[in-house]
Amino acid sequence: MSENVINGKQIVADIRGKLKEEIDLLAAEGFRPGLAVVLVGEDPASAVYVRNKAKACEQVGIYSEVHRLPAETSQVELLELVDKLNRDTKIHGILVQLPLPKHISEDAVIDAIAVEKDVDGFHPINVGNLSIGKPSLLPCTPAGVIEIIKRTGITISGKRAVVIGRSNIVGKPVSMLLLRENATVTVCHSRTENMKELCREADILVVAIGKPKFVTKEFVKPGAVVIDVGINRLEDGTLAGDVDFNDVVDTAGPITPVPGVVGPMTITMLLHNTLQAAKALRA
Ligand SMILES: Nc1nc2c(c(=O)[nH]1)N[C@@H](CN(C=O)c1ccc(C(=O)N[C@@H](CCC(=O)O)C(=O)O)cc1)CN2
Repeated sequence: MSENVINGKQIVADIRGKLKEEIDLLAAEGFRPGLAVVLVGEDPASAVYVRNKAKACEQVGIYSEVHRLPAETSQVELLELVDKLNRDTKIHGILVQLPLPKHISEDAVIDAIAVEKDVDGFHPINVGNLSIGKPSLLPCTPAGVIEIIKRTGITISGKRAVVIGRSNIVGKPVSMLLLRENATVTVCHSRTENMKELCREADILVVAIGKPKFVTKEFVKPGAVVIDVGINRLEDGTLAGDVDFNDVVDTAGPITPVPGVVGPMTITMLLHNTLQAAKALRA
């Protein structure tokens, strides 16, 4: 493995170790953070992510419960469960795994989660607070991306950052967070002209476009930090990021492989958010 390949295992172990220490202290005082995860339907990838979230909670001492509902669950039934969890005092964080079946409005469900328990950071009030720089629960993948970049040792302030992708879950919030860190941010998307040229100016390149191996070395300034948020399952069953890792690795500076870094960091930031939410609700 080249030296510039970011070691996700080490970062995740470090952060989870610190979370566990803090959670153990709270537990000694008789207080335990609690997370409820809701999974509707049988999407196999979502089932894996939910299982991993429950395992990660156990690892750091967070109480967790998983609500597995059939795909035919109605929106009303799901909203009733969210309402119950909003009022449950042993639950400090609520996460409804996305995507939801087509007949359920994701917006309606996200809007129904209590803002202070929205550990996904997807509620419009948390999104609004992020965009105006007020403290809020931050979306897990974008917060994880910023943490990974900081741990490379580079200073984000003043750097040119390019984000490929403008989704509500990753592209937009990661751009806001980079801006908050005083980067000069450009957001590229499917209609962007001269994308390669723009990307080649980036000191930090974050890729979340959902197209396997889209970014090749022609997009990358030598030495740039490259963070790959894509998780694409190929026909042969293997996973690939949005970055053509083998093509880019010798040009980039610190670079994230897929799998192994951004995904596990997403879950780690969920643990972090659950602890933050629990402390705020306890105060
Ligand atoms: N309510 C939410 N739904 C979804 C989110 C989210 O943040 N909140 N993000 C994604 C899925 N996701 C978290 O839920 C997620 C995706 C991937 C991983 C991960 O650890 N990936 C591994 C590879 C795992 C595999 O073998 O498939 C890796 O990258 O190393 C964690 C979480 C959409 N839905």
